[in-house]
Amino acid sequence: AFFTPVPSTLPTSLYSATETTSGVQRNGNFAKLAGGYLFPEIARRRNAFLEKNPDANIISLGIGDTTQPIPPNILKGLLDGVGKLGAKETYSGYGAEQGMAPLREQISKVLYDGLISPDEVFVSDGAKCDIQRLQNMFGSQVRSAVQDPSYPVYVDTSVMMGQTGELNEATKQYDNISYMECNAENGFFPDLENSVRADVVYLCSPNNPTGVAATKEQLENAVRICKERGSILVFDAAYAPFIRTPGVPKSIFEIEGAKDCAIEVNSFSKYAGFTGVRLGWTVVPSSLKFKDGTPVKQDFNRVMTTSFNGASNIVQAGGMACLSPEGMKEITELIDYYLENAKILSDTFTKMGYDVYGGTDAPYIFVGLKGASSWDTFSDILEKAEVVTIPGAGFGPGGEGYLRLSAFAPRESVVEACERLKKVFS
Ligand SMILES: Cc1ncc(COP(=O)(O)O)c(CN[C@@H](CCC[C@H](N)C(=O)O)C(=O)O)c1O
Repeated sequence: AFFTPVPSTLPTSLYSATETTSGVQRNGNFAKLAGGYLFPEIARRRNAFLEKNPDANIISLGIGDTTQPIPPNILKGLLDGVGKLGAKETYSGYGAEQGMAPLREQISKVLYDGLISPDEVFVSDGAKCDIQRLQNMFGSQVRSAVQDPSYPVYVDTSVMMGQTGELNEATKQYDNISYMECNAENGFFPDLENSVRADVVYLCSPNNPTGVAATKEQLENAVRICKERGSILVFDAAYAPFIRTPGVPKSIFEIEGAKDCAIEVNSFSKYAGFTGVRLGWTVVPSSLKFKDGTPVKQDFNRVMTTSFNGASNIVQAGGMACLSPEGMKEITELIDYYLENAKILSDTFTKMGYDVYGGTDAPYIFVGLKGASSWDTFSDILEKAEVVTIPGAGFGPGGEGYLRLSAFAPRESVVEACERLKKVFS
């Protein structure tokens, strides 16, 4: 036998098992999580509406999921990756957990212009997945700081890792997380100088949900403060290729000194149509060290080699095609398509007299609701216009009073949604 069976003489009460439960103690951190993860909740409400109104013609401006097909050169890369598996000479099995060397080199060269080296690039199955892996590496004894509102994964994984106390029902904030306010008054970028010190600071730019991209000066300030405080900055650049405003940094490593305090997570999801294909990467600079002097890269490498078997070889072939000159051109065309959608949405709400943020360097616009509740507005729009959006409050208490609309729907759906919204709101 592979294991020593539990001696039948042991009292079953030791395991306090019953007919309907196991005898295993639940991880108490999961009990702290308030409700379900945001995006399945949005899908649940959409499906519940559809069940009640089976003839509804719902348009989704909610979950930021790409809708345009993968362009020919990138698709050919994926197909070539599949083809290679069919011949003995080109077949490959388990690859390096850090990613294929040619892809790590191309990411370093094409996307970072050599600012970081290939051995600092860890290829993965996506930015969301790497955020959890980074949390596994940081463990439970760190204090995290997040922008408020922000992509919910930073907070939820901090809770799951046991870094936090309970959710404060009054403030909707977890104890031991620093919520750094982002609002219209501060240009949706936190006042780090006056925020409580945290060990790990999560910044996302271009930002989800606000769609606002941080300026070089704001990021220089963030790097300076993190270095002074000995904090590690986790910079989520999943939307960087959407940046069109000159001078706005696409990577934190464009900032002097960032290699001594920052990690960058990134992804092919949003601009290569890879949300379902699954390909991302994380840059951990060799110079970044924990308090005891251990290179952070050493521990992240341990997480990757122990808990991940590498991104799919097929998908990594697709990644190589993305980074070819033809692939980069196709990506630019996809991004231009989505940014045009964002402009149509932004103009529509501006003409209706709303304050609109984001949308020029990101595929999200963030609409100020003039004091209206974001969940009520979400429900109102779903009921009256059959359009799915995402309430700002879903991204944290700081998002209350705002609504996020994503620009990923097909053009004709975006135009149709705007016509419906004009009827509902004007
Ligand atoms: C700031 C940021 N970082 C990472 C990701 C996910 O990247 P990945 O695809 O894992 O490489 C996202 C994707 N967010 C979208 C998709 C959400 C719904 C998806 N099921 C999810 O949970 O990520 C959204 O906010 O609508 C993001 O905004």
